[in-house]
Amino acid sequence: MSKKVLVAYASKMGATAGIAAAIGDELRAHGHSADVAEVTSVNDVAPYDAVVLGSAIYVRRWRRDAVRFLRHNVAGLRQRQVWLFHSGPVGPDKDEDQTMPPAVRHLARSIGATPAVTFAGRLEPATAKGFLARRLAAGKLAGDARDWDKIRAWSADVSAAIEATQRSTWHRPPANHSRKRPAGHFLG
Ligand SMILES: Cc1cc2nc3c(=O)[nH]c(=O)nc-3n(C[C@H](O)[C@H](O)[C@H](O)COP(=O)(O)O)c2cc1C
Repeated sequence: MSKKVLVAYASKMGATAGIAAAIGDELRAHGHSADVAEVTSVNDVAPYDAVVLGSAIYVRRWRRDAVRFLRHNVAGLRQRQVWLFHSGPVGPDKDEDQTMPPAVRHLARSIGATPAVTFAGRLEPATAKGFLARRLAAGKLAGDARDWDKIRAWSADVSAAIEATQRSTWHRPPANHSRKRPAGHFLG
């Protein structure tokens, strides 16, 4: 059965926005109705059966707007299926799963959402914003590492779960969460 899905995202340089658009396309291809919107433009999750939320990662953190969105909508999100993703790793670490920042992990648990899936990101001179980003985009991290097959496959899984009206759940007990360090390039 067709469901109404919100794909909300927080992006600084456009890469996560592109991933959100691809997720929206895939959900529509599976017969759902999907609104793709920047988190700051979403006032209410009430019209939606399910929510996909994604943020870019900067220095191991989610974008502030995405965290704020989670915090402000805990009650509404608790009642719906919620799927999280974050986008970041580029260069040699592009396939490294990134851990959820503690604040996001805490909020995800209170909502009952599965841990965020990691999608590789993009860092290119043409889209880089800010001195540091431009500098990093001129080095070995440069490139568009977004894996569209992985993004589409994940979206298809989300679509199937939404169709089955299956609520996402937190799989891992907090004590067992991965302590793996994220891409070291950004941490000095
Ligand atoms: C200053 C800076 C810090 C970053 N920190 C991280 C990080 O901690 N972890 C990570 O996986 N990616 C990190 N990245 C890579 C970005 O997350 C990646 O470029 C992402 O695709 C940007 O998304 P956006 O275009 O939606 O803003 C960093 C990039 C910059 C420029």
